[in-house]
Parts: sequence; C-alpha cells; structure tokens
Amino acid sequence: MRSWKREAKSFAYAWTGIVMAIKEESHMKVHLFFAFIAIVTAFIVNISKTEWLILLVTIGMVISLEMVNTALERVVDLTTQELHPLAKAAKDIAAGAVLVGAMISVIIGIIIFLPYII
Ligand SMILES: Nc1ncnc2c1ncn2[C@@H]1O[C@H](COP(=O)(O)OP(=O)(O)OP(=O)(O)O)[C@@H](O)[C@H]1O
Repeated sequence: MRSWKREAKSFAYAWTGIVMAIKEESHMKVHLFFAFIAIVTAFIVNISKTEWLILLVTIGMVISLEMVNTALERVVDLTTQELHPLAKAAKDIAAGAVLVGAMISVIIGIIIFLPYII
C-alpha cells in the first residue's frame, strides 16, 4: 500500500505540472481567462445548479485537454528533434482534440448564457 507521504509527493508533482502548464503554455492562459469570464458571468446571471455542473465539467475538459496536449508536445520533442510526419501527426491530432473541446465549450456557453442575456 502506498504511504501518505508518497501520495502527498505525487499530489505535489501533479500540482507542479499544473503550474508549469500555466506558466509555459500561452493557450492555457487563454483558456483560464475565458473560464474566469464564464464563472463571473455565471455568478452575475445566477445560472442553475445543473448549468453550473455542465459549465464546470466543460471548463475541466478544456483545461485537461490542453494539459494533455502540452505533455504530448513535450514527449514528441523529446523523442525527435528532426521533422517527422508521425511527430506532426501526433502534435496536430492532439491540438485538434483541444480545438474540438474548445468549439464544444463555445456552443455550451452560448446555450447556457444566451437565454439569460436576451
Ligand atoms: N518534429 C516535428 N516534425 C514534424 N512536424 C512538426 C514537428 N514539430 C512540430 N511540427 C509541426 O509544426 C507545426 C508547428 O509546430 P510548433 O512546434 O510551432 O508548435 P507546437 O509544438 O505544435 O505547439 P506550441 O506552439 O504550443 O508549442 C505543427 O503543425 C506541428 O505539428
């Protein structure tokens, strides 16, 4: 069984990863900015409990996808410094996953907030 000390260390490493992604990835700052705007707007227009749940899951999805994409970029760069079609495919597909998540989040944002605004 893992000790509490080891669990705490793993948590600290994961937290370092979050901080690193925010510091090093400009896209992370963009996602966090829009998440902040969405959360402030949600408080102002007083969305329902279900809408809060959907909003939080959506924010978590986009930020997590961006972090996995960042990690994958690092692994690809570690694997090869050369230009390689597989490196390009891996990076572009992972970036595409973030784009899918971001587009869905925009649609969800419109569905949640538009009725409160119009
Ligand atoms: N080793 C590589 N071989 C082939 N194509 C690559 C390689 N590294 C990056 N690319 C491609 O070059 C383009 C630009 O990549 P670039 O390295 O500028 O950004 P990124 O690493 O994908 O993301 P970021 O700008 O967030 O660091 C992308 O289409 C990417 O897939």
